[in-house]
Formats: sequence, structure tokens, C-alpha cells
Amino acid sequence: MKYFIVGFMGCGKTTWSRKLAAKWGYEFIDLDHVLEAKAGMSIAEYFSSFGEDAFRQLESQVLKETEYAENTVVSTGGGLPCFFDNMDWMNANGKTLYIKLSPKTLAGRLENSKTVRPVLQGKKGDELVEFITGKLAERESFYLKASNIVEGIDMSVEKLEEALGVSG
Ligand SMILES: Nc1ncnc2c1ncn2[C@@H]1O[C@H](COP(=O)(O)OP(=O)(O)OP(=O)(O)O)[C@@H](O)[C@H]1O
Ligand SMILES: O=C(O)C1=C[C@@H](O)[C@@H](O)[C@H](O)C1
Ligand SMILES: [Mg+2]
Repeated sequence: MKYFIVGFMGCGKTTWSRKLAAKWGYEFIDLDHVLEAKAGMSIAEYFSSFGEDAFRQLESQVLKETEYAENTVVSTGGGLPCFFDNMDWMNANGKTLYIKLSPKTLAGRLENSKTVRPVLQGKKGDELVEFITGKLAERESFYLKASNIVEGIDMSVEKLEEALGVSG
């Protein structure tokens, strides 16, 4: 089975996909990393060289053209489910799990993270919380199409397994 983990930037997709795959002995793939390898540059560099529209095209292509092993946990980009038919494609090709977190918690994590996320354009504090609140409102209808949903607070592999209906 393929599991596609979705949710806003900073919700823990990369962290928890990796842990789940390690516990289950599944392959782990992070589509942001696959895109960076294919483009030969970081996402931040790709955005500044080619812009967001080109990034979204490439992101969708990477999602659909990557060869996944039979049993894989896939961490997706935070915006990926919200463009083209990507969310429907993931639902047709595996199970999807939305890691749900509040804007405040997301903002706290993103402020402390070293990864450069071009969509955030260096925002901090209240401005960051407001930005995330607006962006999440735009995006959540896509995330909520996921077959499974988990609250991202107090996360553990066992909590993920329970949300996916898999006994560990
Ligand atoms: N349950 C948790 N509690 C506290 N911090 C966490 C938790 N899960 C992840 N983090 C931290 O939050 C930050 C973002 O996590 P991660 O990179 O896994 O998010 P992401 O969803 O993959 O983000 P992006 O969409 O930008 O790739 C990291 O610094 C990570 O260590
Ligand atoms: O939420 C987004 O739009 C993004 C999230 C990251 O995972 C990367 O895919 C990129 O920084 C864009
Ligand atoms: Mg990630």
C-alpha cells in the first residue's frame, strides 16, 4: 500500500512519514526532496529562478512520475494537494492522511525551523499566524479530502497507525 501524508508546512509530514516507514519497513519518499534532486537545486532557488507556477507544474509531474515501491510512505509538499488533480490522484493511488494542526502551533514550529520555505517569505510573529490562518482556510478543503485524518498534536507512530486503521 502507498500512504501519502498531506498537510500544511510544518505539520510534521517529513518527520512522521520517515518514522512510520522505518517502523513498518516501508520505503520512505519525500517529494520535496525528489523535486530538489530532479531540479538540481533547492526549492527556494527553484522558486526564485522560475516562479511558483513552474514549481507547481514540476511538483505535479514529480508526484505522478515517481516510481513508488509497492509499500511506501510518501511525504508530500505542503501545497501539493491544492493544485491540479493531485489530491484525487493520490486518493486513487493509495491512502491519504491529513495531519491537522492549528495556525498558532504551525507558526511556532515554522519560526524555529531552519528550512527555507519561500511561500512564507520570512514572515514572523503575529504576521506569520495571520498568514497561515488565511492560507490554511484556502487549502483545508483539499486536505480534508484525505481518506484519513489525525490531530498533529502529541504525535506518535501509534497515533498515526490508529488514524490509518492499521494495528502496529
Ligand atoms: N509532534 C511534533 N512536536 C513538535 N515538533 C515537531 C513535531 N513534528 C514535527 N516537529 C518539528 O516541526 C518542524 C516541521 O516538521 P517537518 O519538516 O516534518 O514538517 P513538514 O510537514 O514536512 O513541512 P514542509 O511541508 O515544509 O516540508 C520540524 O522542525 C520538526 O522537528
Ligand atoms: O506549502 C507550500 O506551498 C510548500 C511547502 C513545502 O513543502 C514545499 O513544497 C514548498 O516550500 C511549498
Ligand atoms: Mg516536509
